Amino acid sequence: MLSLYQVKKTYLGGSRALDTLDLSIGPGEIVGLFGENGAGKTTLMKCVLGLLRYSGVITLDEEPITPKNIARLSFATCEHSYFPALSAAAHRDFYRSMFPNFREKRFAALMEFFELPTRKAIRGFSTGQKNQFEVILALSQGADYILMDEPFAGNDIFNREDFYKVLLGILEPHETILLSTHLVEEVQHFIGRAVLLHKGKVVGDVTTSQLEDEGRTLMEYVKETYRYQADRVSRALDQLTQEEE
Ligand SMILES: Nc1ncnc2c1ncn2[C@@H]1O[C@H](COP(=O)(O)OP(=O)(O)OP(=O)(O)O)[C@@H](O)[C@H]1O
Repeated sequence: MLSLYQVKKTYLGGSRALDTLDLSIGPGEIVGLFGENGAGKTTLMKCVLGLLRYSGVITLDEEPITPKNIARLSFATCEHSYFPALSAAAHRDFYRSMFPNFREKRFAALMEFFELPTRKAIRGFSTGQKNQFEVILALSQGADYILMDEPFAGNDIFNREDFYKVLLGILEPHETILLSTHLVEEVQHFIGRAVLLHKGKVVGDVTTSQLEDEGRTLMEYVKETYRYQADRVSRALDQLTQEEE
């Protein structure tokens, strides 16, 4: 169980990114993390990984996250964490030596699925291929809590949809995914739970089976939770044109 209790993060300069946030994610859950730009999704993940200082408590199976258990977490980030000058094969060798649970077969299968070259330096990959490789590493590390922050920015729709299907097929029951994305509709059949952030707080938390029982789509839930105003664009346009007159 990954647990965050009363987590607060304020960046230098006064911006409050996480505000007394409580969240627990159990083994085997596939959780979508949603929220507007600046809601705190990336900050939450970076606090979990110990990449940022925060106040409050974050634990993994009730233990603090330290170098002893950090390998149970992996991170696929659009900021990228691979070594640009190294090839995929060199990464595989490095990960194999660093992570005792490295999933060699999964690495090879995903490399094949995305048709990525093994011997080429990653810096020579396209943007989409770099993202794919980032995700492959996070899934192959042997972690049981896999954090993904907008992993497919720049990937085409076919690659993304196929990937979610493959992922559902390969994940083992204890593997947990926390996936931050703006592509609500695209991931609704992949996730089992949706957590909605707003200004650093959890403002919505629902399982997809709850939504099914209520006959609501994930998008409807998201819009209701954020009290989405469908006429927002037209009102903004009205205001702008009035200003010009
Ligand atoms: N390095 C930083 N220094 C100062 N403020 C920051 C920094 N990184 C993020 N912030 C601020 O913290 C808040 C949360 O940002 P964060 O990147 O976590 O949001 P997000 O939900 O991931 O957004 P997006 O969907 O745009 O990626 C925002 O107000 C942002 O401006």
